[in-house]
Amino acid sequence: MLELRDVSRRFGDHVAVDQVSFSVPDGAMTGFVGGNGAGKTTTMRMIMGVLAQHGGQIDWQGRAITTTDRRSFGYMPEERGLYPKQPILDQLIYLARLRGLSAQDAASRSTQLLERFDLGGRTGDKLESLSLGNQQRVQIIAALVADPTMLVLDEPFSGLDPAAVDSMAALLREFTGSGVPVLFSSHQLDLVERLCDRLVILSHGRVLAEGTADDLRATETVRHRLVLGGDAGWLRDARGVRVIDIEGNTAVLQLDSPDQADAVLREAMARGSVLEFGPIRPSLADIYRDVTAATTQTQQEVPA
Ligand SMILES: Nc1ncnc2c1ncn2[C@@H]1O[C@H](COP(=O)(O)OP(=O)(O)OP(=O)(O)O)[C@@H](O)[C@H]1O
Repeated sequence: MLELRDVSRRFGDHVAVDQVSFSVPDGAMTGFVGGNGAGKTTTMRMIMGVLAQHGGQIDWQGRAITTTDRRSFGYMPEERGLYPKQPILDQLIYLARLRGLSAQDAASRSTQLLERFDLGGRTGDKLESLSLGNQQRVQIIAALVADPTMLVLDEPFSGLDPAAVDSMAALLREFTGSGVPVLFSSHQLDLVERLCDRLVILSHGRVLAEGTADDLRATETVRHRLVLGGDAGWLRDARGVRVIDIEGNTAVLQLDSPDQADAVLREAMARGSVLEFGPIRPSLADIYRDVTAATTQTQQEVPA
């Protein structure tokens, strides 16, 4: 397990990462989400030791992380690492050898991964001659090629088509299946929701929430959708009900208490037909919006 405790980083007067604490457990895919400039790349660079920390502690398997530990990690940096003008197979073999694989293992592992991602016919091609999506596949393969003990991937799925996302996700699952912790950043919340076991939400350099999507869902206020046979406008005056949205016969409601659901349903049925009534399962995008909106509001409320 990788664990960050109160990790901070400044650039001049600007605090880019502010006492960030979270963990990436063994065998789990952890999604790292946050808006532009939230501090994801800076945090990943500190995990990899590319940037120095200005505070806090990073532990790997229960003790302070070392350079040797970091060398065993697979890292896909934001700036990508491969040379545009070099043949792709040569680069992968070189990286795998650098990370301790024998010449034979480096060649067979690299070839195998390229074949798996439909690049078996392009092994001698320069990276720059590939489409952007295919270049992205090679960049991810470079992070995976040498049996990493942990994966740190900065936006690995951006620019991949849906089929490539699925095959890359399946490959990452093989790593988590054998106990490797995976941390990846993404702006694609639907993808994070589909692929991740856990997530960490970062905003303005701070962790706003951490846990499984269900953990985070449990902290959300439950909303209900009510679809009536007739107009839903009367709900605006109903007691114990906050109307989030009404359109014609459909309303999204926040109830003051769970008991209120029975009362609302009874009144709706007394007024006419009820086509649908039930709690709404918030998507990760809903949770993200609510968590970040709550913080923005708090920050605005704090006097300067
Ligand atoms: N080398 C640097 N010098 C000065 N400021 C920096 C540097 N690197 C990052 N920052 C600042 O630190 C903050 C966090 O940036 P970072 O790149 O970590 O965010 P991010 O969450 O990865 O954003 P994005 O999703 O846009 O890639 C930003 O305000 C950024 O401008």
